[in-house]
Amino acid sequence: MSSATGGADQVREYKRQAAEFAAEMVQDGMVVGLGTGSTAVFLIEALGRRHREGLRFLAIPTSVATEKLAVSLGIPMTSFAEHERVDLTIDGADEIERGTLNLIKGLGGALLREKIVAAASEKLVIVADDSKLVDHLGEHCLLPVEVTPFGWESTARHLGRLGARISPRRTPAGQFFVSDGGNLILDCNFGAISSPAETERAVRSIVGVVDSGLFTGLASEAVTCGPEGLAHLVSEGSGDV
Ligand SMILES: O=C[C@H](O)[C@H](O)[C@H](O)COP(=O)(O)O
Repeated sequence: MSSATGGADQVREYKRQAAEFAAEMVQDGMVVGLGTGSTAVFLIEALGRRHREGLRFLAIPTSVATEKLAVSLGIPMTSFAEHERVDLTIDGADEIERGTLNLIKGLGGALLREKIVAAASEKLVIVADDSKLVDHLGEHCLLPVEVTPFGWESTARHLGRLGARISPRRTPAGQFFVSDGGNLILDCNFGAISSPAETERAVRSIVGVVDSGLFTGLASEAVTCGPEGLAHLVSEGSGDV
């Protein structure tokens, strides 16, 4: 096995451990938001096992891919037509700001549904390997912004005026990437973001922007895993565990 593969396997293992720890937070009778991405897959598999062992809960998925996997594992689904609030959402993230637990999400393109579910949740818990922890969002990762297909070039120019370099996301075949909501994603390079809430407000105020992958003030806890083992973090304002 090459060391690169060994490293990737190790990161997968960290993701699995973080997700399985968080899966234990689900209790009987809860409505649970199911996140999207490679870490969330471990969560959904763990919850599938817990459901088979008798845990009773209903799930709201944050993407078509998550819904397909959860249904295939027998997890019962519900929707916002039936439930106004979600008790607990567990989801991955691309970057997690140390202390605040502000996030960048959406590298997999699921940011809009993820944000709708997160905003309706009593509690949002993030699961990730600990390489996702950063001092400033945007240090390593581009900010995905979901925009309407109509007029996206104009929307991109407005985003550019906020100081970002913009690339429309494409599939490996060179087509525009289309989100589950039928929108386009513009990957925006803002560099390190000094005030995530301000940037989120400025980005969302542009006509044509549906939403951004900046999640500020939404996550209350994060479970991370790395060489030092598991860490259970609580956002500033709630105190450390
Ligand atoms: O659009 C994708 C989602 O925001 C994911 O939760 C995020 O990209 C993290 O994914 P992963 O667990 O695969 O790193």
